[in-house]
Amino acid sequence: MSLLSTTLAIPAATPFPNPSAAALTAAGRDVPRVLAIAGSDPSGGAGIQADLKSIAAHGGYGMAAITALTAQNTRGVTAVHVPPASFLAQQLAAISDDIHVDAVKIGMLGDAEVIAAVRTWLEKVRPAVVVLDPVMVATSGDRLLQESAEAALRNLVPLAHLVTPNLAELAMLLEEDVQDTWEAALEQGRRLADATGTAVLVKGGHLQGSSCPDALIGPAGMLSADVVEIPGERVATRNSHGTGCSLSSAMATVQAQVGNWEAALREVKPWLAGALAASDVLEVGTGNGPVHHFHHIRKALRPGDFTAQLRKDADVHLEAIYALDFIEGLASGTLPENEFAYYLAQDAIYLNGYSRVLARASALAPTEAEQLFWAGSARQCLEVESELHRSWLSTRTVRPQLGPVTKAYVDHLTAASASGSYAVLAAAVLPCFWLYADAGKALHARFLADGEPAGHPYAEWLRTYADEDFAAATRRAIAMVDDAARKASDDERQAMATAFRQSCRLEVEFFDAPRLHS
Ligand SMILES: Nc1ncnc2c1ncn2[C@@H]1O[C@H](COP(=O)(O)OP(=O)(O)O)[C@@H](O)[C@H]1O
Ligand SMILES: Cc1ncc(COP(=O)(O)O)c(N)n1
Repeated sequence: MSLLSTTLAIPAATPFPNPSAAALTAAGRDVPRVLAIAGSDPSGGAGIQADLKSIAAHGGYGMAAITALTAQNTRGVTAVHVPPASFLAQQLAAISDDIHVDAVKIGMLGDAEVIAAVRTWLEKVRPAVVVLDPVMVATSGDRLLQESAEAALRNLVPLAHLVTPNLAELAMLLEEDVQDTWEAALEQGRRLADATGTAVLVKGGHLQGSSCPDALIGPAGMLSADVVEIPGERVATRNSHGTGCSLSSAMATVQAQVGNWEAALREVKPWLAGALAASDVLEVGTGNGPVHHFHHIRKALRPGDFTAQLRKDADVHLEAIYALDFIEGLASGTLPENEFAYYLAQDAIYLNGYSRVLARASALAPTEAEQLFWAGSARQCLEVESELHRSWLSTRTVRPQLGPVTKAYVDHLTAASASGSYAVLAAAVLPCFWLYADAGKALHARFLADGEPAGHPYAEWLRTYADEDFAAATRRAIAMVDDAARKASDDERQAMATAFRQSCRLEVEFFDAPRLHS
């Protein structure tokens, strides 16, 4: 039988009805309407279930006309039920009578009547993108196509623009022996493309060895080269259930978007490798499990999650602060006066630098409310600084020299402000609010619990610590950092956490500096 005799001229692309600028990309549809004509796998890893996930994972609108029902799981197929082909024809008609189909993916067809119904529909509708995955047997080895229907499937190939056989299916389509070398498989792919006028995606999934290449072979002149090979490493997993279904649906979807088979495969192959690599997290079944179609989608951060993690990171530093001689001396009143004076002088210097950095946060802030918050805080720092000089430092003799820890802390904050990232800067300035507010609250509570002892040398200072306005400002700063983290990329979130932890360490050192440097 000649395959060429059944070759039909398929237009490369058909115009879209009522194209709107928003719906079209340079090459095709932004959200293509993709129809999977395939069997159902109730365990969700292959068949239309995999097709719909794969279409959605690539930004398409998925539809499914079911050819057959299977009873299967990751271990195998226990039953197949093929409804009357006339009912499939009704499903297909219902779709195309109403909906423009941008791309079609064809999977399990079951028997010759089903193939005939699909053929009739394709000849009538002529979708612009048709990908045929010539499903014969499941990964488990169970048949999904009657042997008697193989000839009908062969004759369907010319109606597709791309056919995606694995090594066994490639051999069946040519009525040849199954090849086990890549070179021989590529030669078979070339023969199939030449005989059918259909592009062939030869898949290396069933090869031995550590590499897992795929290749596109087009009829003469269709691709940029005779063979476009996309190399790939084999992912060490037995979770390959549904890889062929997922690949072919993804190819149909991306082709409808970009209009270029090579570009589509370059996009889809790494995605599929990622889906195989991430498959273990699914823990579905005890056999050949499914792939993780949505592995590339970042889980949204819930409000409060990021700063809750920061808070956990900060706990160890807060404990370190409570354990310092400086804090114990301040609380009990035994802190040497020269250490307290050093602390005040460094605080004044620090606040001046901190104010400049907060002003930068205001300049970078994404909303006016945040801009106002940071600008107000910057102003308040300068007011506190001048108050320190007026009341606390005017009566003390202390050298107003920049200490090493103060310098390190201000340098760190200035570097964060130079990063250009509002989120990173906001995270870097947060410990000065958060740890200071917490440490101050604890010191104040202890002072009250001790009965506000008369003659305590630092009583007046300790009383300044229970400021509710500062606690409220701290809560707002935490909320702003959390909000910024939710909008940030993974890398930026990491940089935020790093900057935050460094500021926490410097908070500890700042409270310990009077002991070391006064
Ligand atoms: N272990 C693996 N590592 C990486 N890619 C794989 C692996 N197994 C299959 N693939 C890829 O999955 C797709 C399906 O390939 P294959 O297993 O040959 O077909 P089928 O699923 O139809 O039997 C191909 O793109 C192939 O390269
Ligand atoms: C309904 C249905 N369609 C197709 C396959 C083949 O998928 P795979 O060979 O990737 O397991 C399957 N197992 N079930």
